[in-house]
Amino acid sequence: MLRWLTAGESHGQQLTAILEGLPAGVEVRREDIDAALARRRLGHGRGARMSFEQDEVTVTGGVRHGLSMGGPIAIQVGNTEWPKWTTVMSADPVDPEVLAGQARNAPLTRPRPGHADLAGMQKYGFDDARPVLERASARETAARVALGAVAQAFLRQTLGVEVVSHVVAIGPVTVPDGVVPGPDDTARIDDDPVRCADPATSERMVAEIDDVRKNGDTLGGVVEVVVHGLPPGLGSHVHWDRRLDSRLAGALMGIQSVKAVEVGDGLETARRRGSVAHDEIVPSEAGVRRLTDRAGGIEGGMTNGEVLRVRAAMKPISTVPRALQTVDVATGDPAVAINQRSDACAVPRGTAVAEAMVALVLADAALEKFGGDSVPETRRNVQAYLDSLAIR
Ligand SMILES: Cc1cc2nc3c(=O)[nH]c(=O)nc-3n(C[C@H](O)[C@H](O)[C@H](O)COP(=O)(O)O)c2cc1C
Ligand SMILES: C=C(O[C@@H]1CC(C(=O)O)=C[C@@H](OP(=O)(O)O)[C@H]1O)C(=O)O
Repeated sequence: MLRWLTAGESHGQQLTAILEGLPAGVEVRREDIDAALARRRLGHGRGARMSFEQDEVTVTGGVRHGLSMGGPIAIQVGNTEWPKWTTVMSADPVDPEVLAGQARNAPLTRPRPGHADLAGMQKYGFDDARPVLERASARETAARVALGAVAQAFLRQTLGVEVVSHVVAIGPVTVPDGVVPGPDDTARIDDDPVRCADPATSERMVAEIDDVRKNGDTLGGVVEVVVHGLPPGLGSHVHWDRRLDSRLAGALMGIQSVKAVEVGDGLETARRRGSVAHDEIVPSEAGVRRLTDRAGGIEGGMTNGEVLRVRAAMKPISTVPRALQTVDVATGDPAVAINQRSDACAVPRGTAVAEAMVALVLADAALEKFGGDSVPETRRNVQAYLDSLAIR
C-alpha cells in the first residue's frame, strides 16, 4: 500500500511531502521532480507568484545516492517568499504589538465566495480567513506534484508506463474530439502556452484568457490525463473502494477547484445508446483488442489494457478581480470580497497536479497487484503476470 501526506502553508517556510510504501531501488532524479514542478508553474493565465516562485526542492529522507531505500520518502519544497512572512506565519508566539505593526497580518474578514474562507472560519472558529486560506491554497499542490514525479518514476521503471497530461477546455473553448497525446508528447505540450495538444485550439484558448483578464474576470476549464502502457487488471470489481475509477475520481476531486471528474467519454457516454457507447472486442495478432477507447481504459473498476483517460473539470478562480459581493464578518455589513494577486486561469497548471494524482493512485494500484520490496522484484512479478495471462 502506498500512502502520501503533505503539510505546510502557502506562505509558510516550506511544504513537506511524504510518500510511504515505495520499494527500494527506484531511481529518484531531481531533474524529474524539478521538471514536474516547473510544469505546475507554467501556463498563460498564471498569477504573479508563479513567475518568481522557485520551488526549492530538497529530498530529506528515503533516498540514498539517487535510489529509494524502501523507507518513507520525504521531500521539502521551500517557499521563495518566506522571508517576507516569517513574523506573520511564525510557528512560535509573536509579540502582539509586533504583529499589529505588520500590515500583512491585518485580519481578512471579507471572505471570497467560492474559496474556503467563510466555511473554514465558521468550522474552525476563526475571525480571520488567513489560517484557512493558507492551507486551502493550491500552493499545497507543489508538494503533491513532487511526490507524483516519484510515483511516475516508479511506474516508468517497473511497468514502462507513461503519464501525459494536457488541457482539453478553457472556459467554452474545447479541443476537437479525438485529440489524445501519445507517450512522447509531454515536451511538445509543454511548449504550448496553455498546454493544449491542438495548436489551433490553443490560440483560441489564449485569446479567451486574455479577454477575461482584460475584463477583471477568471476562467476554469478541463484537464485530461492520458496513461500509456498499463497492463489489464489494476484495481478490482469486487468492492466499491477497490475500483480504480472510484479511487481516481476521489484523488482528482481532492484537487482544489476540481468540481467534476470524467472517466473516458464519461458524460457523453450517458447520452449515447449502448450499441455505440462501448468498446467492441476483436481478436488480433497481438491478442484481444478493443476497436475504440470510449471507456477510457477502465471496465469494472479495472484497467483493461487500453489507454487510460480521465478528465477533471476546474471551476474558475474565486479570487475574481472584479470582486464579488460578500459580508464583512467583522461588522456584518455588505462588502466586496478580498481581492489579492491571483491566477486568472489555473487550468494549464492544473494538468501537472492531475497528472501527479493519477500517478500516485496508479502506483498504489500497481503495488497492490504486483508488490515487491525492490524494483527488480516488482519487475519480476509484473513479467510473471504478463507471461501467465491466459487471455491476451
Ligand atoms: C493549480 C491551482 C492554482 C490555483 N490558484 C488559485 C488562485 O491563484 N487564486 C484562487 O483564488 N484560487 C486558486 N485556486 C483554487 C483554490 O485553491 C480553490 O478554489 C479553493 O481552495 C477552494 O476549494 P474548492 O474550489 O475546491 O471549493 C487554484 C487551484 C489550483 C488547482
Ligand atoms: C502559490 C501558489 O498558488 C496560489 C494558489 C492560490 C489559491 O488560493 O489556491 C492563491 C495564490 O496565492 P498567492 O496569494 O500567494 O499568490 C496562488 O499564487 C502555487 O500554486 O504555488
